[in-house]
Amino acid sequence: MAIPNVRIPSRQLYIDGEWREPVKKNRIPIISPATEEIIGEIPAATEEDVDIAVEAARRALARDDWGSTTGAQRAKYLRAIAAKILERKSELAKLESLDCGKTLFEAAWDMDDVAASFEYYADLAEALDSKRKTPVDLHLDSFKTYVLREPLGVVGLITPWNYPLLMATWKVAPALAAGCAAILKPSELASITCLELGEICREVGLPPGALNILTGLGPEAGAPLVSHPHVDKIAFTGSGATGVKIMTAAAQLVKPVTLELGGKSPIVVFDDIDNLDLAVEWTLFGCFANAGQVCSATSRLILQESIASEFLERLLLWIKNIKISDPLEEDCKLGPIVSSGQYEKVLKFISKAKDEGATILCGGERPQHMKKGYYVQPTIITDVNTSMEIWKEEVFGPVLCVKTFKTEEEAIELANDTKYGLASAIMSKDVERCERFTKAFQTGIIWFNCSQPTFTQLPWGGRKRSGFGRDLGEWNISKCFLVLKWPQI
Ligand SMILES: NC(=O)C1=CN([C@@H]2O[C@H](COP(=O)(O)OP(=O)(O)OC[C@H]3O[C@@H](n4cnc5c(N)ncnc54)[C@H](O)[C@@H]3O)[C@@H](O)[C@H]2O)C=CC1
Ligand SMILES: C[N+](C)(C)CCCC(=O)O
Ligand code: NA
Repeated sequence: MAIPNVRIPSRQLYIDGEWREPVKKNRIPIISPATEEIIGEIPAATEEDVDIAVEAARRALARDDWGSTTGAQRAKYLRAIAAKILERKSELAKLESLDCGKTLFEAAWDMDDVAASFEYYADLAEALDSKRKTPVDLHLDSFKTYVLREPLGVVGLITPWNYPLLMATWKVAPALAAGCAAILKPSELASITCLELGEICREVGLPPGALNILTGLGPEAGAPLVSHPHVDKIAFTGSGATGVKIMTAAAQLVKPVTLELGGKSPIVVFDDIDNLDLAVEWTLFGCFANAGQVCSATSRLILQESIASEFLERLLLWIKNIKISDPLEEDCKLGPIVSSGQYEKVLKFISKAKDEGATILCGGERPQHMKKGYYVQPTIITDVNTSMEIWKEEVFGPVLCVKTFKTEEEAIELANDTKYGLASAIMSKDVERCERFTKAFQTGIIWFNCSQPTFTQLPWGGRKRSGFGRDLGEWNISKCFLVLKWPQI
């Protein structure tokens, strides 16, 4: 087994530019998903700490060193953060891999994406300065008017464990770019790198209170943030059930929320593809990357009947090449599931599918050679019908379910047969058909002949029960004020 040569820093909550012990002094153990051992601990914030952090954030907005900055000044901080991330890239990647079990290769990739996101939002912060005050010509002598773009205020950012630092960055970077003060509540299952972001902010001299990081449990640290009267907006990525709780609590204060709630995304493969192996590779990547713990995972394979048996045969051949090992080991392709709870949940989905009459074509168990850790074999399930749980519910593990179709209409119906609407993919060489699917797919993200590529410049978010609002791209975090002048008085 690989021995990680990395020390897990012991941190407190990051509040008002300082490390601060939680008021109740509670801590949560960090459990390695690869070894099931306790490898450290994180501070556990409660309502009392949320109050202190919200105060610090409000003070930051009221102070000139944050509240009166230009976008160009904020961009300097964002670029300095990006540089530090790259400087510490290999260490941060190891920490992330230790914490959530993703392969070291994927973790390093994520750190590049993190740095690139901070750089991108630095560009947008600079561009914001010329857009801050936009005159609107009313073609009238009497009225003069302009529209102001201002930061929203204090924003609460609640994020999941599957891409710990990247999902935090998708929300932190635009919030800071817009000039908001932010409170980040990462997942209790993977908070190490988010706490290191606090250290990086301290090192680059980000003004105190501009970003506060409260680790802790959802109901104890996340819920008080949502129902705090001085938090102006909540941006959330995570499960549908928690999303509903957050929206319900926020509604009591008429507080805006954006929700990114995962999905059960389809990948539709037509028989006209020339390169079967490439399609197989995208199918595997689309469902098994990050051990399937991806909100946009294309976990429903919808396969044209005429190529079904050949395609499945190739899938089975390729799947043998997926190396399952400690995620820090070189060439590891599939690491463990994040936690024992999530591991049990994935195995339960598989056994329920069996009970309901589906066939486990491959996998379905823990790999024999892994004695410890929350590992699940890459699993393909066939003989699925649309009333089965495995077809309907998000597994968040390495589990692909398969259905076949004859006609394009049938494929569309199966693709949209879900309450979710985050992403979808189509594999076909017929360009016109692909275009037809852009209209047919009821999702926020559509991939042609690939699955999962994501770019910071492009909006990311869902339709239907996958939520609303968009991460990435031009943020929706600043708000407009209208100023209308009547000059003669
Ligand atoms: N869409 C996505 O990217 C993700 C989806 N999931 C799905 O969610 C399932 C459960 O995973 P969890 O880690 O329990 O997800 P979760 O949705 O409960 O956790 C996400 C974040 O919300 C916080 N949270 C939990 N309860 C809260 C509350 N009442 N108020 C405010 N914040 C709260 C958590 O502490 C964490 O920071 C997974 O099995 C998976 O299906 C999980 C993670 C990411
Ligand atoms: C597209 N990807 C894989 C980089 C990130 C997906 C985000 C998510 O799972 O919430
Ligand atoms: Na962890």
